[in-house]
Amino acid sequence: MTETILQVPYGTRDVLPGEASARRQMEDKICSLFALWGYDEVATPTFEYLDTFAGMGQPGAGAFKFFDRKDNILMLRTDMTTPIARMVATRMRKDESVKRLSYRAQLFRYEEAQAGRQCEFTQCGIEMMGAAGAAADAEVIALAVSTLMEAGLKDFNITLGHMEFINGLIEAATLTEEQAKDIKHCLIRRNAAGLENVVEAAKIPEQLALIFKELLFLHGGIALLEDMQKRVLSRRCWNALENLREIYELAKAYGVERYLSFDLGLTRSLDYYTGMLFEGYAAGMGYSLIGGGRYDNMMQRFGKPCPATGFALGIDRIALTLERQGKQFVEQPETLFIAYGEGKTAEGIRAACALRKDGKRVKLADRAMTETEMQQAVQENHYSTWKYIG
Ligand SMILES: N[C@@H](Cc1c[nH]c[nH+]1)C(=O)O
Repeated sequence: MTETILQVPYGTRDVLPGEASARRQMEDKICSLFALWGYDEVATPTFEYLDTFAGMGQPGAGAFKFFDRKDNILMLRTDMTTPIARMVATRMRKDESVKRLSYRAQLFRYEEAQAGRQCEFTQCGIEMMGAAGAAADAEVIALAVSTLMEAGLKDFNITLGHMEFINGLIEAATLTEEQAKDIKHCLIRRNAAGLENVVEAAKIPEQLALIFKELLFLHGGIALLEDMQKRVLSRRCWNALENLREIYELAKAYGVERYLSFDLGLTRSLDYYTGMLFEGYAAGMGYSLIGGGRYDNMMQRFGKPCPATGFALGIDRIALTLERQGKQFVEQPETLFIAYGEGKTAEGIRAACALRKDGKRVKLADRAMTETEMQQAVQENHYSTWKYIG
């Protein structure tokens, strides 16, 4: 026997009975919530041409790539936002209305696997395409909060940032493309020392340099936006802060503001964001459970320029968080066990069929058995109810 025959590939895992159905139920609840908010479910292929993902700075080294018979390079999708943008720009090209779309999908990224980060993972998410204003972003954020609540999480926080704030600072400091890239890299890795080095080397005017150095620590409530509006001189940065304020005001109408705070140094490793962006964290968990934002430039790559905003949440991470927060994340459904004695197999089958028709979950014995054997099976399998046809 070869060594790998009994193993699953690196970064993947089996989901066993109980957990698989509990996950499915959670996904169903989340998808029903998306439907309630007017989002229509869509599906795209599990793999795409590499070209579809290229050019957005993705997929980088993280994609599983392979060839078709014509030597085209394909890749397992690393993200759902890009395929949905492709789909809308091609299959829904003529439709100018605002689109609200939702999905649940398996995604694949070559990652250093650890708890909550696997190479194959499940996302549920939504994309709103064709809406440019703060109201669309507020809806997306409010739905993100509702989704985390629907999933059963209580103690969580959503941090909001804005790409235009960061890009505005970079523009005001007249940084080279390379320097801008280095700064964003440090922000993604939350590397304050590295950021300071880049800023020192770039010879940025003092007042601006100070904001860059503070960027990773600019956390706070709504007052932070007002403070920063007084400090920044760039119109672009000021507008970004104003946009965040507007989104926050609308989020209040949804009653979700207590879950929101600001992190003006927030960036995401997906580099298509152009406006507000956000991540959601639960207490004690070191990674984001949900993330998203505005990406107004993506659709134009597919020939149909249009503003867009959305988010996705990681089902595996949510499941792990619930488990760590002490919630039982394994479903144990009520099951009726039907056993039958010698010569009573057909009767057993008929009884099981009738009960299933009434919506009962029934496990039927796989052979005739004595009552004592049935008692043993009941104990071993923890059946809550049983019936013997003797
Ligand atoms: N696709 C992003 C989430 C997102 C959806 N829309 C915008 N952003 C992710 O995988 O994190």
